[in-house]
Amino acid sequence: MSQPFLNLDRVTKRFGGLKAVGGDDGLSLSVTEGHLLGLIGPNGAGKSTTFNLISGVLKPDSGTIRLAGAPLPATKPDRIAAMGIARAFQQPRAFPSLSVRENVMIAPDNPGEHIWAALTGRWRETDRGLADEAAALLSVVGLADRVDAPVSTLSGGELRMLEVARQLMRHPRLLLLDEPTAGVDPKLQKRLGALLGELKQGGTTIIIVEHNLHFLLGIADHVAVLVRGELLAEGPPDAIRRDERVIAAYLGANHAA
Ligand SMILES: Nc1ncnc2c1ncn2[C@@H]1O[C@H](COP(=O)(O)OP(=O)(O)OP(=O)(O)O)[C@@H](O)[C@H]1O
Repeated sequence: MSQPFLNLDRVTKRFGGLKAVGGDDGLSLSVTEGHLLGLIGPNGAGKSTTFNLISGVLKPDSGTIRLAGAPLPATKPDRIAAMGIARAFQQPRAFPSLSVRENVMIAPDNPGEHIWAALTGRWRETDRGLADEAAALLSVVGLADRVDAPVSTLSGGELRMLEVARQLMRHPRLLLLDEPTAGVDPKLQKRLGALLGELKQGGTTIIIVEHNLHFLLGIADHVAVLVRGELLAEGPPDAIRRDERVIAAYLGANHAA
């Protein structure tokens, strides 16, 4: 059996004494390389906090998070990003006046010179490879016909797909997706599902927080159910669908599953 690529070992996080992640023993969770983990649970379950801990926005009160065996440096988002972890936010941090393609070209950890080039319109001939890669990624996420459009003209669903393309431009080893299907039409959702399958085949590890259970349970290898910061259940999608505790605590209210 392959070793876990990402491992949370007895991780806890509290806000003002209130437990957000991890019970008495902390939250322990693993993801295998090239697998897709679905993180689900009711509002306030601790899903976003877990993402914030993995991406280094928050520091665990206790416990360790490891990537390929190496402990992640807490509250060092830039260093964690450089280790190959990319997070696609619900609201992309895009430049509205730049084109869709340029926003992908200046993906977060590209050198500042690319941002300068985009803002002044002075891309160099040598940036062509970057432009071609951005266009290819945009085609993959279903935005081929929006490549040269200003970002301000995109719909909410298209913005989500742009954010996915922006993060993929960084060739992450671990991709965190925060509710990627919200506001995305069924055609683009289908494309996203196929893309995630291809990324996994290429070895990318993916964690998705998603309320759209029909989508998530169709693509996940493994599902973890959080309730009040604790792991209620984990397992393959079929086992999660049938788990009486999960149905009572969460799925009962989500008939889409
Ligand atoms: N910065 C913060 N300060 C104080 N409390 C917080 C903070 N962030 C989260 N919490 C609390 O931690 C708990 C877990 O919140 P979190 O946002 O992680 O849940 P979630 O599962 O992502 O919920 P949702 O599905 O609504 O996004 C909640 O009780 C929330 O109110």
